[in-house]
Amino acid sequence: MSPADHSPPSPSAPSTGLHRQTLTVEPDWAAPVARGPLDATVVLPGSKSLTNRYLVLAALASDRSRLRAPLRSRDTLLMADALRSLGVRIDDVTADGDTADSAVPDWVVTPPERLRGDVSVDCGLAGTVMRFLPPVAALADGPVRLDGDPQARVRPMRPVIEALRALGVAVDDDDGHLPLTVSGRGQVRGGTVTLDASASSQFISALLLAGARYGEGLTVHHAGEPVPSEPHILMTVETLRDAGAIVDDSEPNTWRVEPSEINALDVTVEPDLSNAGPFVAAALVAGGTVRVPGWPQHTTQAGDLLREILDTMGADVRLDRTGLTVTGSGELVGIDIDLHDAAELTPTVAALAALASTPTWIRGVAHIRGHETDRLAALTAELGGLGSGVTETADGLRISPARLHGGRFRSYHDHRMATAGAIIGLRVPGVEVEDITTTRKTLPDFVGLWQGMLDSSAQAVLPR
Ligand SMILES: O=C(O)C1=C[C@@H](OP(=O)(O)O)[C@@H](O)[C@H](O)C1
Ligand SMILES: C=C(OP(=O)(O)O)C(=O)O
Repeated sequence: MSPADHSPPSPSAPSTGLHRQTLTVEPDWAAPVARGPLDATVVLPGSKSLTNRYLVLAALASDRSRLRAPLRSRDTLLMADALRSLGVRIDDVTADGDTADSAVPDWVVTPPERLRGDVSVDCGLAGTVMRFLPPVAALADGPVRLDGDPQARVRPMRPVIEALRALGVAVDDDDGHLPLTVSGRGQVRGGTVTLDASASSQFISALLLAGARYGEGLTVHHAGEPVPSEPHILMTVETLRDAGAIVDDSEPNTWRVEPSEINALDVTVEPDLSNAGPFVAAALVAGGTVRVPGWPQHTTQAGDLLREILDTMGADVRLDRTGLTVTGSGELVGIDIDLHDAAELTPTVAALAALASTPTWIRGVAHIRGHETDRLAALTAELGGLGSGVTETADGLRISPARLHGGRFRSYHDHRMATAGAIIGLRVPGVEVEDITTTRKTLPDFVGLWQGMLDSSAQAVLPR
C-alpha cells in the first residue's frame, strides 16, 4: 500500500454543514407512490462503516493515506471533524483526472506527530464516532471531551469505558453514557480486557482499531450473550490487516491485535450496502428492476445479506461484475429470519414485511433497542399506526399481513426509520414521513436518489 500523493486541497474542502443537527422544524415529506414498475440504476455513496474505520486507521497511521470515494454524510463528517480537532489533517482532493465539479473528492489524511488533547468532540448520534473515538482519545496529549445529540446520551457506552479504565485510562462519564471525558496521556500500555459486547459489536471494534497502537497491543475477550453484528467485527479485523496490523481472531469471542505501526492506506470505499437496502427493496414493492453498480463480489458488509433476504421474499437477485440487479413482480412474501448478524437491516425488512402477503418473524435483534432509537418500539408504533399487524417480541417483531392506510410515519431522528416510511409509501398513498432529512446521517441526498429512481423509471416506460 503506497502513501497517498499530496495534491493540493480542492476548493470544495470547507465543511458543508451537513453534519450539524438542524433545529428548524421540517415539513413532513409526502412519500412518493410508485406509478408503475421500476427500471432504475441507483449509484449509492460509500459505506459508513468502512469510511469511519478507514478514517480512524488513517489518523493512527505512520504516513499519509488516501480514501477514495468516501461517504460524506453526517456520521462520517462528524468523524472527520473529530479527528481534525485531535490534530489530524483531512483534505478534499479530487480523484486523478476528474474535474473539481464532477468528482466526489477523495480524502487525504495526514496523521499528526502526536494526537492533540484538551479538545471537545461532537459525536452527533453516530455509534461509530462515540464508540470508536474513546480508545483513540486515550492516545491524545490531554483530555478529550465527547458529547452528542440528546438521543446519543442514552446509547450504551459502559463496556468501552470500563475496558479503558481496566487499561489504566481515566474516564469521567455520566453513568455509562455520554457526555464523557477521556484523559489522554499520550500512550496506553495495552494488555488484556474482558467486556460484555452483547449490546453492540462496536465496543470490540473500537478497542481493536486503536489497540495496535497500544504498547503491548490488545487482547479483547467477550463474555456475555452472543455479540451482535459480527460481520462488523470481521470488517474491523480485515481493515486492520489491510493496514498491516496482525490480528488473531481464530478463537471464538477473543481478538488479539499485536502492537505495530499502522501503514498508510490507499483504498476505495465500497458502496454502502445497508443504505442500498431501501432502493433494492423498492423493486420488490413496486415491481420492476433496480440495479446497484459496484456491489462488491466479496465484502464484510452486513448489508450483503440483503441478497438472500430479497430472494427469499420473492425477488430475482443477480450479482455479477457490474453490480447487483434486483427484479420483483410487486408480489412479496414474508420471511422468518434471525437478523442478529445484520441488525441494521431490521427497519428495511420490517417495512417489506408489512407489505407482504404472508407473515414475517424477525428474531435476534433485542439490542437494536439501543440503536438510534428503540427500533423495535418505533417500528411497532409506526407500522402499527399505518394498520400493520405488528407485534413487538422480546427480541424482534412479528408482522402479519394487513391492509395498510396512509398516515404520519415518525422517524425518531433515525435514518432507517425514515427510509422504512419511504418504502411503505411506494405502495400506500398518503404516507407522510416526519423529518426526512434525518437520512443525512448516512446518506447526503436520500430524497434526490429516491426521486431519481422513480423519475428514471417513469421515463423508461413513457413514450419518447
Ligand atoms: O461497526 C459498525 O460500523 C456498525 C456496527 C453495528 O452496530 P451494532 O453492533 O451496535 O448493531 C451496526 O448496526 C452499525 O450500523 C454499524
Ligand atoms: C445502528 C446504526 O448506526 P450507528 O453506527 O450509529 O450505530 C445504523 O446505521 O443502522
